[in-house]
Amino acid sequence: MVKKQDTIYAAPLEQMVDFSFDERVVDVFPDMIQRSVPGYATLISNIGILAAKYALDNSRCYDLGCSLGAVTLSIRQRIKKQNCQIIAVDNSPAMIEKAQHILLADKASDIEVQLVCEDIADTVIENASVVVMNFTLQFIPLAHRQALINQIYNGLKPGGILILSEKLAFPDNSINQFHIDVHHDFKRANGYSDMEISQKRTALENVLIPESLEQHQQRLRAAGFGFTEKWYQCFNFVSMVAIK
Ligand SMILES: C[S@@+](CC[C@H](N)C(=O)[O-])C[C@H]1O[C@@H](n2cnc3c(N)ncnc32)[C@H](O)[C@@H]1O
Ligand SMILES: O=C(O)C(=O)C[C@]1(C(=O)O)C=C[C@H](O)C=C1
Repeated sequence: MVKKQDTIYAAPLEQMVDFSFDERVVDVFPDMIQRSVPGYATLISNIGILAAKYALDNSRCYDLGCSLGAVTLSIRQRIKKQNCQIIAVDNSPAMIEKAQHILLADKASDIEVQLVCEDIADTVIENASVVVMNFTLQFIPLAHRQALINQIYNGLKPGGILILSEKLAFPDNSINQFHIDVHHDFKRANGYSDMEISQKRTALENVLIPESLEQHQQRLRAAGFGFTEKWYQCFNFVSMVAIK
């Protein structure tokens, strides 16, 4: 796939609007996420490996907030189970439409993928062995997060896995600032200007609400998960697993 360059925040914007996963973002999304999330490609390929370890015959794998289906493609390539189905959900119609084209072109496996355009709060999770939220929970209002994690826990089979990747906030101010600064250095090294970094930060302010690792772990334990572990971190981007 040819990656169109993200220049959305390159020119000064007269009026700042909240970030949304609209057509303009969809158009440049692979370039945007790769240049914005440290370790994105590593995360995607290792989520496939984790999914392959926990996927069960006759079960479902969910990719919640699937965007263009990068996680779905990685899981689809790796899992070797009988009668396993992938449900990929996103509430951005533009994302789902483009994901449909990408998935149709994927001949890596014959595992069935169901692409669904809906709010993940409305997704019925059942008979699940694997659930992935790769940088999605951070966009859900804080007050709705526990209910969603509870829904996922209830829909997982015993031994099933939730893979949860998030941008973190840190309770200690100087540690928090350290991570923000190095993340911005990462973006600069990937060709984003100070203006792009600053304008996107403002656009994300009311939309992406990061929490601390402790808050995530507490929520996972409150839902009932007995085993939780951080398996990946680069700067303020982490990925956790929780096993039922
Ligand atoms: C940072 S992107 C996820 C990246 C993707 N998982 C990947 O690995 O490439 C967040 C996605 O979550 C979706 N999203 C945000 N809130 C949602 C909700 N309430 N229901 C469904 N999808 C949601 C957005 O439309 C966006 O595509
Ligand atoms: O650009 C940032 O600062 C991000 O936080 C990256 C991030 C995310 O973590 O979800 C935010 C929005 C999308 O562009 C993709 C990635």
